[in-house]
Amino acid sequence: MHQHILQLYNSAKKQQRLIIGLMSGTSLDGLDVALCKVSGHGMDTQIDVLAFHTVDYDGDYKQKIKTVFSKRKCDLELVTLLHPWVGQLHGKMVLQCLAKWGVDAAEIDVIASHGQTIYHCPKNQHKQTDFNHGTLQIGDSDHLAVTTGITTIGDFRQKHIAAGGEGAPLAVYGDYLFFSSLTENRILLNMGGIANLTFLPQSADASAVFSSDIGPGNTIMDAYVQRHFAPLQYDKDSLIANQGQINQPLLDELCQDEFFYLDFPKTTGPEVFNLAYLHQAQTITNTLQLSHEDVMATLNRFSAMMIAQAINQCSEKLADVTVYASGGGIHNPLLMKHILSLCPQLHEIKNTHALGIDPDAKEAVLFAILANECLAGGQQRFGNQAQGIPIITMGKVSFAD
Ligand SMILES: Nc1ncnc2c1ncn2[C@@H]1O[C@H](COP(=O)(O)OP(=O)(O)OP(=O)(O)O)[C@@H](O)[C@H]1O
Ligand SMILES: CC(=O)N[C@H]1[C@@H]2OC[C@@H](O2)[C@@H](O)[C@@H]1O[C@H](C)C(=O)O
Repeated sequence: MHQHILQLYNSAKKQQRLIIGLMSGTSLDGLDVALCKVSGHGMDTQIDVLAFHTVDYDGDYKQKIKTVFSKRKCDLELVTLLHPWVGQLHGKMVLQCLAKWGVDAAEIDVIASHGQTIYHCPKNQHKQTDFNHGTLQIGDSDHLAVTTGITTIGDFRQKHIAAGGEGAPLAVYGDYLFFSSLTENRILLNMGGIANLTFLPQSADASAVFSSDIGPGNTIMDAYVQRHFAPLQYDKDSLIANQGQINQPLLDELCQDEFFYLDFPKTTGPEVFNLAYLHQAQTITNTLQLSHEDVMATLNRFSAMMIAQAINQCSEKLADVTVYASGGGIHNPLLMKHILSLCPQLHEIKNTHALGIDPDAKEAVLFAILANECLAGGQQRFGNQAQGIPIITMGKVSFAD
């Protein structure tokens, strides 16, 4: 047997494994690195997040990625160069974190790497009859594995598409295995660049679970701040939006995209919800002269309305539901206030701290759970084909040499 297969086999047999979950999302703010002690698998998965850190991206990284990020047309040579470059950089960032935490790379069983999505195009978006859904993550795992010396499991999304899904959201797998409850209906709401949710019925009945992207979380607000308030990267603590007034015609127009009229499950990205989308809505409503603060107030309300609409849609037939939020949007007080005011059935919006997971670390932890299933799971497999959640094992294994 190859020594790498033997090492994987031994990791799979362990009572507890150390898995580093990595997520680099659509916000391009940094690489989320979660050091997780994982035991069990399936519904018996136990996670202890031993350390978490976001390694901020510098201006150079952001500039390089933005050259190709969510662009229909871009320099293919640059994409080819970025694929290994991002993998190596993520590897170096993992090593930085390990040094900071005083953890030896040899102690880590595997890295679970999401990579960097540079383009996502479900059928509802590309509308080309010859093609299925598509999604592309760069930052190849071979480069992480060689850079760190740690076996790396990556490229999780292709299997989802191959088996009938849209390549996202994948959070539902970890949400079901780790956050299902027999005592309450739960909505796990993540508000990153794009917002998404998972509905977990109190019964934990897999056939009633569903998950979907909702629309923009922070993505258009971030892009607008970066364009008009540079060097600010986002509307910290809603300071800008709080100074503006909501413009109703613009808000109404922003809510008109066909995506919002599609049933769950559906996925989207900054390929659709971007500054061009805003500009078109401002042109149609003759609001191009609005102050930047008014635009930000309107964008904030827009994200909140679509998020609240999705929560209300999930919960309309339920006596009770508890929402657990995660992602950077929880730090935007105006967004949170709007969502709560638009969901009259909710008394509060909790965050995943209440369930034992740091809300900023949640997506990175999710990939650690997916890698754990790839390695040690397989006995109790979760899915709900009717809801676009195929029963699959995700991830490709890269060895260090
Ligand atoms: N103090 C704050 N005030 C307002 N917004 C904040 C604050 N802190 C973080 N954010 C928002 O959270 C964003 C980062 O969120 P997160 O890291 O969850 O996104 P992501 O993982 O890249 O996105 P996705 O889940 O779509 O892939 C920032 O770009 C910003 O918009
Ligand atoms: C293609 C892609 O990277 N999609 C991301 C993005 O960011 C949020 C939302 O859109 C979600 O569908 C997904 O990420 C999370 C981790 C997911 O798959 O659950």
